[in-house]
Amino acid sequence: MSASIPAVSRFRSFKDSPAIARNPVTVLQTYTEEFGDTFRFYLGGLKEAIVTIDPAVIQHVLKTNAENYQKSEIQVKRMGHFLGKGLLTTEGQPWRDQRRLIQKGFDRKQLDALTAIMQDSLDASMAEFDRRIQAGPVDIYPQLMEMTFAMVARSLFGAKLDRKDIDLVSHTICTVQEFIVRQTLQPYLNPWFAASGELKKHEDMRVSADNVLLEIIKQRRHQPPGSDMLQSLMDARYADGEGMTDELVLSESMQLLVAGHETSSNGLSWLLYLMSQHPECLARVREEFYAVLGDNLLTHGDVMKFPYTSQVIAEALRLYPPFWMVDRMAINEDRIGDTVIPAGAMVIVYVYGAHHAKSRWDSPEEFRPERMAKENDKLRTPFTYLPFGGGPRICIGNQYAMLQILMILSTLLRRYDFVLAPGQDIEERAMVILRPKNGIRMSFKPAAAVTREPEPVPAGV
Ligand code: HEM
Repeated sequence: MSASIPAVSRFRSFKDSPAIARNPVTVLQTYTEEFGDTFRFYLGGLKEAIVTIDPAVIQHVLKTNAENYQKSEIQVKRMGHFLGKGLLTTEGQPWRDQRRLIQKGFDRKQLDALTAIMQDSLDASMAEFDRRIQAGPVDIYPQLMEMTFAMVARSLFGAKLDRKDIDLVSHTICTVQEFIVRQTLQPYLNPWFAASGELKKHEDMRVSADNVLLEIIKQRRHQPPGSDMLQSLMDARYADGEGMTDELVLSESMQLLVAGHETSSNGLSWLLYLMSQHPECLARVREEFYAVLGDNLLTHGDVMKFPYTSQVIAEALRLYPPFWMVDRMAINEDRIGDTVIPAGAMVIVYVYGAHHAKSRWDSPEEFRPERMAKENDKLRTPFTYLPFGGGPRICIGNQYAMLQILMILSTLLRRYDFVLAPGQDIEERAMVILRPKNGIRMSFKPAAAVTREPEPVPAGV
């Protein structure tokens, strides 16, 4: 491996591996402080990985020479086994063709059309949420995950998608994803997974979920067109005029569900947590929603009308980036200044580290939405802030995610006030996504009681 990059010894990497399994971010932060912006360490004491928060290296890997860097083994091999070929698991020309086709599902016209479906889904979820919060504090993480999953699923397959089908697909994705993480972190168990029937059990689950969605796709071929993403996937054409097969539409939809199901909910959970700790910020965001929307629902056309709220969301995604890292594998040896990346090297773009770097951010641990004001964008070094990744494989769902976050936030804030339930340890745990380790429990009560309380009558009147 490259001698130009400082290394954490194999012994220390091995010694730290239980701590890394518990929460990689804590250990990687220490390494970054000790070894600098780019360093090497050994995953589980075995597999060498290059970790970087250096914006020049990140830009080179994700953008300038992106052709030389493939997605990692976990995405291509393990996820590919369960999810088939699709945007997350393909490379080169097949990926470019698919990206062009799927992009249409996220263009402005399509997002305008999706707003109604998203709102219907949100209304149904809010009715359920309303019922649950009556019983006392709730962990917002699973609540928001249910809300955002139903929204993405209905955006894909239409407003009429059955609750029971949504639950089946959601349960399958969560279970299979956890299994993939176990396969990756404990590769020595793979022969046992195969022999014990664990692997087959998860494959069967996937087949059941596939069959439900495939049936919907097949039926749609004979039905009037819908305004959902499924329609746009089915209508999209390659250069030769052909469209996607039903099976490809299925695996692309499944991959969109996987990529979109835990990300916005995660961002929203941390956002609500931060606002519960900063009441002045919460009040300002709520004021902005009332000023722009009054009591109206938010549509896609409104997304740009919330400058302060957008800063708050951006700052929450800086402190708690759902994708805390993005990994790649170098195809050929590469050089970025003095840094040599050997062929076959695993490169971890350490997004969390970049977002918390003292050399790039003033008081990086502090929540300061103002730093995300538009005028500061130009002053920031490129590739120091990358919650949605960067380069050609930048998140395809980022506009959708912003719409979804704003819709849910505007509804929640105008309906409720909320406080963090006492006696909790709010901790982050970096798995595939940066989750709240012990959840985030909050109590909700109608906002009217807080924001529209009558002014106290002055004494003597
Ligand atoms: C706050 C919410 C979200 C965040 C922070 C986020 C973040 C990211 C990041 C960092 C990547 C790049 C991964 C890489 O380069 O390896 C990515 C890719 C992707 N995201 Fe998102 N995402 C979010 C929401 C969504 C949603 C809602 C969807 C779909 C409905 C989605 C679909 C995708 C897809 C399909 C890719 C792969 C793109 C490709 O390889 O061409 N994301 N996302």
